[in-house]
Amino acid sequence: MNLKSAREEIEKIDLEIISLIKKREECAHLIHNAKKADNISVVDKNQRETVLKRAEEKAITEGLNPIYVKQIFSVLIEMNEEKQKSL
Ligand SMILES: O=C(O)C(=O)C[C@]1(C(=O)O)C=C[C@@H](O)C=C1
Repeated sequence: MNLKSAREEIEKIDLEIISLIKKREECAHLIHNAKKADNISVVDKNQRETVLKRAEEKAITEGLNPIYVKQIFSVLIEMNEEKQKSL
């Protein structure tokens, strides 16, 4: 694979990642509604830890650097919390 087609492949993957981030953020609406009904706060430290631990374990299984993967997921969680707070 030459540089141009490798970059095209990366572009395709990047666009897929953005679609998945969008899909994840859309769950904020569902979670927000469920939490509102039960009067639960947006930030849930235990669930944060569960999500980060799951991401870390999967990263290790996949041979990825778990530190970077956890950083990515911290940002995704933050985005979701921001979204929920804005609803
Ligand atoms: O599971 C929840 O309660 C969510 O609100 C989702 C989510 C996440 O993005 O995974 C976001 C905020 C919470 O602090 C924990 C987890």
